[in-house]
Amino acid sequence: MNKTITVAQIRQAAQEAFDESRNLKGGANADYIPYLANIDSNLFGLSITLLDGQVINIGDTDYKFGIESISKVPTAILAMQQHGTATVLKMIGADATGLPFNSIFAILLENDHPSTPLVNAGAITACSMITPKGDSDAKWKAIVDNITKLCGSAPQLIDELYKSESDTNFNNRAIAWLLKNYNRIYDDVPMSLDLYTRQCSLGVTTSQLSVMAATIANNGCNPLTGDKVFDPDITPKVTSLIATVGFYEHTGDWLYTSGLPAKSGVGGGVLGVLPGIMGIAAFAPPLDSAGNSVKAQAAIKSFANKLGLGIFNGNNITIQK
Ligand SMILES: NC(=O)CC[C@H](N)C(=O)O
Repeated sequence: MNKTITVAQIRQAAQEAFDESRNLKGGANADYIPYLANIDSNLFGLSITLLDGQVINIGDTDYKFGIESISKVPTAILAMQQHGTATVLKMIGADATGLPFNSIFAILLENDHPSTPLVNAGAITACSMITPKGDSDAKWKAIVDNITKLCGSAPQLIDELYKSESDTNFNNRAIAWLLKNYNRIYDDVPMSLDLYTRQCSLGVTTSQLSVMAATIANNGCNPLTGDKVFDPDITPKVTSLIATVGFYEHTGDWLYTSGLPAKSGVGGGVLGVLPGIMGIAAFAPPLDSAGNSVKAQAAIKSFANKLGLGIFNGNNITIQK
C-alpha cells in the first residue's frame, strides 16, 4: 500500500510516543558494569533522522551515554567494508543465537562458530578482523573514524566506563580465549578483546546514533554530510543482522510487535533502521531481563506503530515535507 506521511506527522508521533513512555516504570540499570549502575535512571531521549538530513530531537538527546553493544553494528559494517560481506559470513556468521549476548553456550552450540558480529563473541572476532592487523592504534583509529563518519560527528571515549569494563570483563575474556581455541580470533587475543571493550565504552548521543541509523538506511551515504561511508550492498546485510539478533533472546518478540530492525546496548541505547526511510534512536538506562532499554523500546515501538512504519507490512512510504 502506498502511504504518504508528512514531517509534521512524524514530529507529532515522536512527541506522543515520547510522552507516553516517559513515565514508564520497570527495568533496572545494568549493574554488572559498575559505571552503568550509577547513571541517572530518568534520562530519556528520542531522535529521528530523515534521509534529507532533518533531525528531530526530543528529551535528553545531547547526553553522551555508553554505546555498548550498538558499537557492534558499525564495526560489523567496517569488517564488511574491509573484507566483503561474504567473508564476514564465512569468518563470523549471521545466525541468531536465541541466547544472551554474552553466552558461552552459544559458541559451543554453534559448533565453534561465533554466530553473528552482533553478539559479544562475533563482535570480538570482528575486532580481530579489522585491518591493519597487529597494529592496535591503527585498528582503533579505523574503528573510531568509521563511527565518526557514520554519525557525522565524533564519539568520545568515556574513560571511567572503559576502566570499569576492563576491570570486570571476565566473561568476555573467557569468550575470547574459547574463540581462539577454535581459530576464530584473527589477531592478537588481548588486543582484540581490548578493542571490543574500548569501542563499547565510547560515549554517543541519541542524535548521533539516529544519524548513524539514517546512514545505514540511506545505503551508506550520510544524509547530513553527504559522505559515502560504505558500499550500498552492505545495508541489507547489516540490517538483516540487526533484525535477526538485535535484542538477543527477545528479538522475535521485538520484531513481531514493532516490525522494525533495531539493536540495543546495555548503556540504555537502541538504534533502529528503516531502510530507505529513516534512522531512529532512543536512550533510557533501565533495562529488561535481556538487557534492552524498557523506555527506548516502548517509545520506538509506539512511534512506528502510530505511523504504520515497519519492514513487514508492505507499506510503501513517502515522506512529504
Ligand atoms: N549488550 C551489551 O551492550 C553488552 C556490551 C558489554 N560491553 C559487554 O560486553 O557485556
